[in-house]
Amino acid sequence: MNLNLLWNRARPFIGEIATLSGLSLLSSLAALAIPWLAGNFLAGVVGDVGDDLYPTVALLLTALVTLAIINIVVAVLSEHASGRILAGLRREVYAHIQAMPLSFHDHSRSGDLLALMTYEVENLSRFLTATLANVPAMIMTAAGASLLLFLIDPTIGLIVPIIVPVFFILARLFGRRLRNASRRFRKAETDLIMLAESDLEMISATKAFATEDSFQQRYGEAIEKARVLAVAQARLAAVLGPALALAAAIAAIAILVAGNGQIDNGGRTPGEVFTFLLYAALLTRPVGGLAETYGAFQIARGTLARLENVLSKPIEDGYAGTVRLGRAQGAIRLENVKFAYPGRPTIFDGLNLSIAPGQIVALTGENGLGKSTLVRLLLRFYEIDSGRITLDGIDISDLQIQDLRRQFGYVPQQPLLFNGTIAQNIAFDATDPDPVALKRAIDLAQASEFIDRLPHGLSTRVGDHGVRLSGGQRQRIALARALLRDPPIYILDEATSMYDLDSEAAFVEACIGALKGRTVIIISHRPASLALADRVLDATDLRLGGQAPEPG
Ligand SMILES: Nc1ncnc2c1ncn2[C@@H]1O[C@H](COP(=O)(O)OP(=O)(O)OP(=O)(O)O)[C@@H](O)[C@H]1O
Repeated sequence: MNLNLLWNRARPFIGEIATLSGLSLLSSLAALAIPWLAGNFLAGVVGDVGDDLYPTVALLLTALVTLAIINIVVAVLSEHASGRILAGLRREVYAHIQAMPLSFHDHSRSGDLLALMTYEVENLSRFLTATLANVPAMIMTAAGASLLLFLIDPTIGLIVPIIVPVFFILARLFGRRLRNASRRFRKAETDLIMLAESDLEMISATKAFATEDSFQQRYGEAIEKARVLAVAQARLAAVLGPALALAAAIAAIAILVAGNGQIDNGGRTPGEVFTFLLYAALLTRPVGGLAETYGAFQIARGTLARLENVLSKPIEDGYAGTVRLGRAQGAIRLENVKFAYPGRPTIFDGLNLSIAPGQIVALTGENGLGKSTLVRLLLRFYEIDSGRITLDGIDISDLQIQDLRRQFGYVPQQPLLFNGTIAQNIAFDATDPDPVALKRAIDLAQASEFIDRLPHGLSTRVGDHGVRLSGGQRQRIALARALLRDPPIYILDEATSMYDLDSEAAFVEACIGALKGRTVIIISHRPASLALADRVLDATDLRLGGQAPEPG
């Protein structure tokens, strides 16, 4: 049940929550004292009782000031508590999403995850703040006002049995509809985020193909859909609270009419009836407020369910791998490996391959044969269906997964750059890399010439996905990133496919020394890169099963 999810995250803050509840209790006591004091005051004013008015006024003012102070403290404290619960939740969701396997990310919508991590979690925060601050006070005020009304006059206490069933009927009636409306609205909002994200990425294609109008129309339709659904949700949420407050107010009026009859026949003083009125009014507010909170809870439940759905999905089990590895020698073996992407045809059906430490192996072959898939399996991005992959004789499924991945300098087909400087993109997570190592990596990747020509050199910002660089320059940055780490194994997946021929030749020349003693897998079709290899494998052979040809 998703309330557990919230409770587990709230538990570390139990002290703050208890303080809040205590203060809420005080605030509701102050609120409950006010009608009684005001009734006495009025009785004094209209001359029901001949007492001195000053003590009552002093008490009334004290209660009002206390109430104001407590409400301010509660509002600030609840913001602190819910903010910290939320920050924890955000960190947890972020870490969990990062630790999920790539197969999860292949099938999830990034817009969905983004929406969950941003505006949905924020809505949840607002709900938490309102709930922590107000619900205990609302319940206590409603219960206290009902009890006091009942004590003053049991007939007036009848307001409670009238309101409670109305509350439940309305809540049931609205709850499910509100939840459905909120689900539809949220999906429309997520679609809007995803569409904006993908349209922004496609902007140059949009301009090149002059499709701005149709993209704007499509986005406009999505906006309209979200707007209509937002109104539908808001309408339901807007009706619930006031409808209940109205029901409670009508009940209060009925009681006042009855009270008025009692004044007429001398059973009640106007001061007492005034107190009734204030208690009845006091009762309508928390009842309406509770109904609104119930509505907000229905919306928050949807977010909680989606959070739970993500947080309950298993992370890659390799993070818990117990076998640790320092620096590997770089011996790789695949034994009878079978693999297919879920729901797709088999790619490897009994693949055997061994690569000795320090060997440079090139993989060639047609598109779609599984060359990139093979290296993704070495990095354990996907789990093999059967067989075994070992590194230095250790089954990679036993290795702590980050220890495994740190052995590789992986340059993927599409260089992945982020919107930062060239230096940050090369260093990646290594803060302040050794300048000598950095220069060496840049020189090897044949990147120094173009970097030197940039206006800010290494501090030049590259734009989203490195959009301000050429394709070949992006590849050089990605290659320098891998070379900086100087790992025992390199995987270069079409890493120089966009290099001009001279630069590629220079890279190959430079690599002969630099890659000595490193195990290297090069996926390439280009003769210059293939010339580096001790051994060239055709991917067609790997798919057949059996032993891939050993070096001659
Ligand atoms: N994440 C994925 N989910 C499902 N199928 C995939 C996934 N990635 C690749 N494939 C499929 O697996 C097959 C092998 O893809 P892979 O990228 O390994 O080929 P490749 O030999 O590297 O091709 P290329 O030379 O074009 O880079 C292709 O048919 C592709 O459609």
